[in-house]
Amino acid sequence: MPQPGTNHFIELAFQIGPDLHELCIGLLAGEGIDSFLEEDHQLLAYLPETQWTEEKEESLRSMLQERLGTLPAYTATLIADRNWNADWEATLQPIEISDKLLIVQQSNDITPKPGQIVIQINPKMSFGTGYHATTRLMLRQMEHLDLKEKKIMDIGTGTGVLAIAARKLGNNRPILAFDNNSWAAENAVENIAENQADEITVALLDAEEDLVVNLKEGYDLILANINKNVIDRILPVIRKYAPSAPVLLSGILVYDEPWLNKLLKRLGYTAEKTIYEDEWLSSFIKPL
Ligand SMILES: C[S@@+](CC[C@H](N)C(=O)[O-])C[C@H]1O[C@@H](n2cnc3c(N)ncnc32)[C@H](O)[C@@H]1O
Repeated sequence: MPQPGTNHFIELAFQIGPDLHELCIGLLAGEGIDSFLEEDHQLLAYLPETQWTEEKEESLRSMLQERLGTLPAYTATLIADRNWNADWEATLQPIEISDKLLIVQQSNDITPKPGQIVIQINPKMSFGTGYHATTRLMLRQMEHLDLKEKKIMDIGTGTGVLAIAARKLGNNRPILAFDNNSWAAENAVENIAENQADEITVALLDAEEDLVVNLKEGYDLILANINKNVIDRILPVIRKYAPSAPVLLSGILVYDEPWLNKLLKRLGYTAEKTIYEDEWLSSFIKPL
């Protein structure tokens, strides 16, 4: 039995079929859970053991009951970090984001298409493998942006995949990539080194506490693939302290597009390009 500690995780195994996976991922993401594994007959969700309290469980139960109309059967199991890594790494396959971008992990035997940019991600419990639609949407949007001279902030960097992609897609300015999860920050550092992507500063910061001071350094583009609740709280701060910076958003369910449109209108942004995959959207927004 693993000992309680900072790098252990709780695995929540929800007994639901694939038709409910995207919706549940969205609902759980709204509660701050960011790591998922989809299996045929269940959805696995992971959160740091330190965050698993009676109050957290109660709030998840009532939210699922309310939004789904019924509480799916689930189990909660304490998982030691090393077991998790082995399981995770064994399951990952290369992910073709587009003709231009391919995400692989170390053990993959790959043949990229001519001209395809390869990003190597060896995840450790952190989000951003390319296995989630929101990561793919962000990357596909980034391919069409002029990234070259932009000073970029990557909020909720996960594996560091977006910051690495920005560098490989031609960005040539320092990037600040941060996450409030220490595993993600550590993993981003490793992936950035593996991809020889230089001048990316990785920090352990919380977007809801540390944004103002960092935004004051002046950014030209903000990447934020997080979740509805965090975006709701940080976008007003971004608008105030980086008033001319466009923002590339994801982590938002298509059902929440009306909410997003209202927020953008209130803050004075226009959605320049919104793309969709499964039940997720990514919106590239610009200040009016
Ligand atoms: C949906 S994942 C995105 C990861 C990666 N950027 C991608 O596009 O695949 C969201 C990330 O945001 C982080 N996160 C959530 N809330 C945050 C907060 N308040 N401040 C900083 N990071 C946060 C999570 O730990 C997670 O790594």
